[in-house]
Formats: sequence, C-alpha cells, structure tokens
Amino acid sequence: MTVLLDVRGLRVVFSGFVALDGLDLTVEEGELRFLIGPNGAGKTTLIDVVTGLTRPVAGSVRFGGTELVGRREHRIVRLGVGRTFQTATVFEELTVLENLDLAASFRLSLPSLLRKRRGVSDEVASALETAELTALADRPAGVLSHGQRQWLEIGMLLVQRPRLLLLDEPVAGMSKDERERTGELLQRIAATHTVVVVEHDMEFLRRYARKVTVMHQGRVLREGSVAEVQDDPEVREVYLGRSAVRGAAAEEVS
Ligand SMILES: Nc1ncnc2c1ncn2[C@@H]1O[C@H](COP(=O)(O)OP(=O)(O)OP(=O)(O)O)[C@@H](O)[C@H]1O
Repeated sequence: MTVLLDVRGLRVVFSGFVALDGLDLTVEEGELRFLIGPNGAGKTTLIDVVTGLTRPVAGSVRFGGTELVGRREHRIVRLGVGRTFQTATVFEELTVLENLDLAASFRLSLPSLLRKRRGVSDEVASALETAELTALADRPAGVLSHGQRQWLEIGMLLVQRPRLLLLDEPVAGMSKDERERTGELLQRIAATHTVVVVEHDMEFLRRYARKVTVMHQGRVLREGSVAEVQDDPEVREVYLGRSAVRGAAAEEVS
C-alpha cells in the first residue's frame, strides 16, 4: 500500500494552549478513515493544518511525498486535497449546476475558462449523479435542504478531482434518511478516493467505518476497527470521563 498522508510530530499551540501535541498519523491511498475523539481533541485543528488554514509550530505533513506545511491554502487544494466544513459553503443564488460548474472551473486554465463552454461537462454530470442531485440541477442552492447542501458541497469537491477528501462531521444535524444517503454517498466516493471523515455519530461509524483513529488531547490514543476502539478501556475512559461528549458517542462507547 502507498502512504498518501503522512503526519509526523505535529504541534499546534493557540495562545499557550496545546491543541496538537506531537501528533503522528498515516493514511494510505484508498483508505476510508474515521477520526473520532471527545470535544477539543484536535480533530478540526488537524484538518486545518493539512489544508493550510493553521500553521503548526513543529512537525510535518507529507502528501504523496510533498510537504504541505508552509504552503498556501489554494496551493494545497491544487495539489489534490479537498475539504468540507461543518456548515456547507455553497452559493445560494446560483443553481446546483452553476455551483458545480464554478467549482470545476477552479482547475481550468484561463484560455479554457474564456472559451465559451456549452452543456454540462462529464465530470459535473458525474458529480450530479454521485451526489444524487441530477433532479435538482436547475434549482437555486438556497432552496436545498441541509442534507442536499452537504451533498452539493461534496460534489463541488469531486469536480476538482481531489486525491484526498477531508469531511468534517458530514452527518451533523441530518435526519435518519439523510444520514443513510450520506453513508451510501461516502461509500461511492471511497471506492475511488482516499477519504478521512471526522464524525461523532457512533451508529454511522458502526455502519460505514473500516479503520478508526481515536484522538485525545492532541494525540492519537488508539487505532483499529470500530469494535476494537469501542472495547478499549482507555477509549472508554476518555469518553466516560467527559460529560460534554456529543450525543450518541458517549453512550455508545460506554
Ligand atoms: N483558533 C483558535 N484559537 C484558540 N484555541 C483554539 C482555536 N482553534 C481551536 N482551539 C482550541 O483547540 C482545541 C482543539 O480544537 P478542535 O476544534 O481541533 O477540536 P475537535 O477535536 O475538532 O473538537 P470538536 O469535536 O468539538 O469539533 C480546543 O480546545 C479548541 O478550543
């Protein structure tokens, strides 16, 4: 297996508070990896460092052999790293199709952008299909449900042809039906991409996770299958010791 993401000794400090404390993490090409951990464990901070939003004080992030630390966000996107945020960022006045087209144009050179394009490109059509948004292609993104917005945002990543997708709590706030459809979407994407998902929803994890990394206090506490991490006494202790753990995670791990 080829290592796609190799994080070594990552340290992030916010005004004296250590958010990542020498974090090591390896993700292989083609993996679907779930990242869990109590609030404040450093999961989002890790994604922020990988995508160039936050600078570490120490450590390295190698992506396909290229160092990402010190690179600007748009360069990292161009290298093939795509992310979603907890709140989907779509252009509400534009249609679903226009949002995808705009995201796809990000990769194009200026001459291709200036050339008048007709119809729907293959990759936009394929993203519409993967995200099950074909029937909504001409609707303004502003009228989409919470779930549909998340799928559109994922579609907007796909048209940029990323090698690695980082999804931050994709099912947060979703209905049962939307969670299920997101799980299926995740499986379709994971068949052709490397995906790292931050998620608290244990039911979702049990259903769709293969390998799980548990973070705690800015480090990796444990790695394994859902069953392995759920049975781990230290993982249980970390979750049980906190009353603020969101929703099902605390009950389910305990
Ligand atoms: N910009 C910032 N300035 C100061 N502290 C920050 C900043 N960003 C994150 N932190 C702190 O760093 C710690 C790690 O935050 P992070 O958001 O990475 O955790 P998380 O594991 O993603 O948690 P959650 O599950 O709640 O999203 C938290 O204690 C948070 O308050």
